[in-house]
Parts: sequence; C-alpha cells; structure tokens
Amino acid sequence: MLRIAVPNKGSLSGPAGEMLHEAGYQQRRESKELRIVDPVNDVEFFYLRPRDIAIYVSSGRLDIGITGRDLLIDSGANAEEILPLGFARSTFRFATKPGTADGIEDLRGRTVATSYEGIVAKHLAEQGVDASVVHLDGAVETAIELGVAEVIADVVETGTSLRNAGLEVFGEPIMKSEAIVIRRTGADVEEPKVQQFLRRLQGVLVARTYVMMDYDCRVEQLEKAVALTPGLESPTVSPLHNEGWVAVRAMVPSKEAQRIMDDLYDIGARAILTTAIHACRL
Ligand SMILES: Nc1ncnc2c1ncn2[C@@H]1O[C@H](COP(=O)(O)OP(=O)(O)OP(=O)(O)O)[C@@H](O)[C@H]1O
Ligand SMILES: O=P(O)(O)OC[C@H]1O[C@H](OP(=O)(O)OP(=O)(O)O)[C@H](O)[C@@H]1O
Ligand SMILES: [Mg+2]
Repeated sequence: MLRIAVPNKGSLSGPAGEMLHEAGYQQRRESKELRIVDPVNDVEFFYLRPRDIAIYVSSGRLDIGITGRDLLIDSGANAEEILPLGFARSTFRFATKPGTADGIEDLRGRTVATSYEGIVAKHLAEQGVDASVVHLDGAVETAIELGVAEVIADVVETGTSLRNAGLEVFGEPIMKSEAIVIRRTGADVEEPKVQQFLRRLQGVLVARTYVMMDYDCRVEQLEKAVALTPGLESPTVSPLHNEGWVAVRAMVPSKEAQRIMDDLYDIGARAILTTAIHACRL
C-alpha cells in the first residue's frame, strides 16, 4: 500500500485535497482525521503539518509527500521534488521599510526575521553576506514595527500582507515556490505504484490546462486549421457526410481556446465547440 503525506492545514491543504479527489482518491471527510485508508486504490493518506512532511518522507516511513518547494528546501531533509503541481505559487523575498535597503549587500550586520530560517541562512551563506537571522513562527511582517528585526524574509503572493504592513520587497527573489510531490532522495521513482500515482496527478494537471476542441472545416482549409490545433500527438480528422468537409478534434490549451476559436472561424471553420476534459492519461 502506497503511503502518502498530505498537508493538514494552511494554503496547501485545501488544493491538495481537491487535486487528490479529482485524481479519484478518497479523501478525509473531517479536518480532524489524521489518516485514512483508500482500499480501492491501495493507498493510505496521512494528514500532517506541511512543515513536517519532508521529514517524514526523508525517513522512508512514507513513500510520497505533497508539500511546498520552499518548505522542502527550508527543512534540509533528504527528499527531492518529483512533480510540480502548479498551485500555492509564491515567491520568497526580502522586504523592509521603503528606502532603507536596495540589495542583499545592505543586509550586512542587520537582523532578518523569518519563519524560513533554513532558506535564509543558505541564501546568505551563498551570497557571502553576514547577517543575523531570528526565527518567528508567522506574521513576520510585524517584526520590523516592533523592533525585533530590520528586515524580513517571507512568502509573497499578492503582496497584500507587505503593503498592509507598509513594507516593500527589495533585491532579487530568493526563490519561486509551488506545491510539489516529493520522494526520499535516491528512492526508486520508477516503482509501478509511484508511477501510477504520478500519472493520475499528471492527468489532473492536463485536464485542468487543456480543453477538447471540435470543429468542421472544408478539406481545402484543413492544413491551416490543423496548424492552429496541432493537438498533443496529432488531431483526429473524420469525414463528414457532406462531401468536401471534415470534422477535426484536438486538445488545445484552455487559456488559448478563445483566440484559437476566432482564428478557426476566420479561416472558415464552423460548429466550433470546446468541452472540458474531466480526466486523462497521456
Ligand atoms: N498566501 C500564499 N499564497 C500562496 N502560497 C502560500 C501563501 N502562504 C503560504 N503559502 C505556501 O504555503 C506553504 C506553507 O504552508 P503553511 O501551512 O506552513 O503556511 P500557511 O499556508 O501560511 O498557513 P498558516 O500560516 O495559516 O499555518 C508554503 O509552501 C508557502 O509557499
Ligand atoms: O502576498 P500575500 O498575498 O499577502 O500572501 C503572503 C502572506 O501569506 C502568508 O501569511 P499567512 O496569512 O499564512 O500568515 P502567517 O504569516 O502567520 O503565516 C505568508 O506568510 C505571507 O505573509
Ligand atoms: Mg502562513
């Protein structure tokens, strides 16, 4: 039975549960449940604190985990990213009062407050900057106002939290993060059960980013139409009852669907339909 760690709280928890549900796995019904067995899919889910997931996976007691890239790096645990999942996207940045720092050099001799001490210490060492780091559990934006630090390093998504605290980012982003699937470093990723789990999640990612497009067009326009909708392998082309016409079916990226429909219409395609994909295996 595959044993999988899933975030039990915070920004990763809801979207991770939704993705697993879309991939056909049973999920917990109550937020207090700590573990559930999904006998049909031969999987057991453990609901753990996001920060602890890399540690459990690196111990080898759990086969796979879903966590944030920033949390994995911060933990320093012996685990590696095997699939990015595209949600809980954020950057990790330094911030301070406007006009008090321009770049990482300005951190020399100063104090940085953060909940991600591992990431900050590693980054400062790589850049050869000597600064002190103070660990706080959260709400680090307040640390400057209260004089605990001169600079903070934190997760930034929309920037609202920083703006509300009257702070501004400076320097290059330290890292970009998103939810990821992790496995113990060196463990066999080719294991059939692991591969099946990854294929299911990849299927959800594809179903979320592509739509199916169907349309009719004249045979003379087919090459132009197919250039607009090349599909993943190649589009399906079937004859219509009306001679000289064909029906075409191809997957297209959902973000581009409206533009492609306009372009197809302009070259004479008609009855252009898009439908959602609920699941897939590529
Ligand atoms: N506002 C946000 N937008 C996107 N991702 C975020 C945001 N806040 C935190 N994350 C991501 O969530 C993960 C941290 O999860 P964690 O549960 O520790 O903190 P949280 O989501 O801030 O929850 P809380 O602080 O309420 O416990 C990291 O990967 C981080 O990048
Ligand atoms: O750029 P934004 O869209 O504002 O998002 C980023 C904020 O979200 C998270 O905070 P959270 O609300 O989880 O509080 P915390 O600092 O206590 O973790 C994170 O720590 C940032 O403070
Ligand atoms: Mg938080």
